[in-house]
Amino acid sequence: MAGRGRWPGGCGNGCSATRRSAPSSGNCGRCSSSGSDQEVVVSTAAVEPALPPEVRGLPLLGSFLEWRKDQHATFMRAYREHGPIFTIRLGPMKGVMLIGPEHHEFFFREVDRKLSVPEIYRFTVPMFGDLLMAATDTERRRRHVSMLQSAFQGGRLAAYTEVMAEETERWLTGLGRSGEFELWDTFEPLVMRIAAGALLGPEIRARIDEFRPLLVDLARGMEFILPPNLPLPRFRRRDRARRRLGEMLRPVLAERARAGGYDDFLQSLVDDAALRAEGPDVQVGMAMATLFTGYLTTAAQACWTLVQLLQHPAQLDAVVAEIDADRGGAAAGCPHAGARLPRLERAFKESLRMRPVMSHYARTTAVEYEIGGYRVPEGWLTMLCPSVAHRLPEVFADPERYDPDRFGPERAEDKRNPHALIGFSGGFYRCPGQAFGTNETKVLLSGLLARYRLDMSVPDPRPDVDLGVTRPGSPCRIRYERR
Ligand code: HEM
Repeated sequence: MAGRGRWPGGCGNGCSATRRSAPSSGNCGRCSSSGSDQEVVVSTAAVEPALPPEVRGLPLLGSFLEWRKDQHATFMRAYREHGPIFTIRLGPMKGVMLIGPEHHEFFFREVDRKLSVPEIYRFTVPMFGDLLMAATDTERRRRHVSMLQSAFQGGRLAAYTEVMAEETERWLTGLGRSGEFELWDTFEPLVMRIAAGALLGPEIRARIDEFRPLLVDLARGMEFILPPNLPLPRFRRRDRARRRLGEMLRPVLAERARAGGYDDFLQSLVDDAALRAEGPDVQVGMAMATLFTGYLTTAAQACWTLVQLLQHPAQLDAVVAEIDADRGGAAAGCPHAGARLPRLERAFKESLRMRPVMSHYARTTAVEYEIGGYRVPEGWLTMLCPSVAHRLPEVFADPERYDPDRFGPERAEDKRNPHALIGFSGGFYRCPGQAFGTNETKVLLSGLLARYRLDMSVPDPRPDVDLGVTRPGSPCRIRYERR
């Protein structure tokens, strides 16, 4: 494959070694040639590996503008030109991209060792505080993450699924016999209502009309490059939103601590002794961070799942037939919905493969390391790109083809390598809401498809990345008619 183990051209004296530190004699340090007819003596000094080949880009900006326009195309082109390990600059950030399951394994294994997490998540501190992935103390960060992982386990998913079904049903009831809706503008608030109702409970769900615009202001204040305290209107709105969300949640947390009586995500934040000792601001931040991360990703992935099904009528028919046979099951809020509707789940996985909502995952390189014959310096980013890795033909057969059956029991292409499908990331910092997001998409889409015949106003909606996730952009109107 292009780029694998390639070394740069050497000193120009016919030597193929890398020229890192220029020796005083004017040659590359691996040979003693001065370009004359002198005898060549090969030095025994160890030669450091080269840096990974670099994607050509603009001065200072690198590939940033191209990436903003089409993230997947930028990384795919770089992969085709340079192979599975390449250097890329995205504005002020420079790093190495690693493509393929064996590199994913390295990335997940080396987190909190050679690779470091909190620097990358620093942008979340003005939104939620110094906590979770952004917490600089490793023990505290891992404790927060473990707490989240356990808050989604156990029998809770069944109760969450009931909320998903109730909210979906309420939405469907208002749709009438026929009509049309804008996909993102409809799924985004619906997914927010589900997340608020299931995770934060009835107190916040009842105030969703106040709650939602505040979370949107937080999202719009997300900033990766500018200093977060500049006097910009959107930063002021972000800070005000954070304050008001705190004012909304703190009395609910206090009442929950006093009276208890719930078994949901918010209650697990209240009941966790170590978190309680950190104070209500940390509990509020954890609640907001989880809801925020979970609702945008799920809304975007559910949109792609529907879009791709509508683009592939044969697969859609098979999924609808499965839903019809299961009526009264998942669509009605059956607690076992997660284990049912395998065809719909495969369609979800195929969208996770072809249309992962996160463009890349990044960590800071804490300790210089070598990989594939290259050297990655301390301070660089180390990144994975799911959308490119999910299109390697040696991992997924005929990868450009939409083919949910690749996840069926006979082929199980995602099971051949534990790090093949990474739409929910992996390792210790994998997504804690995987089962929740998968179930939610299934409940929402099965309810909709059980009741309506659908078609889409555009054949292929263009991706939009304005909210930090890749989602089908507007316009993408869905016309519906009662079946
Ligand atoms: C289809 C839906 C979803 C997708 C595709 C998704 C994807 C991801 C990915 C890729 C990461 C890791 C990012 C990284 O490694 O840097 C992540 C982290 C996270 N996700 Fe999800 N997610 C989804 C749904 C959810 C839901 C429903 C929740 C919660 C209700 C949630 C909560 C989180 C949180 C809190 C993190 C940060 C993890 C941590 O702090 O350890 N996600 N998600």
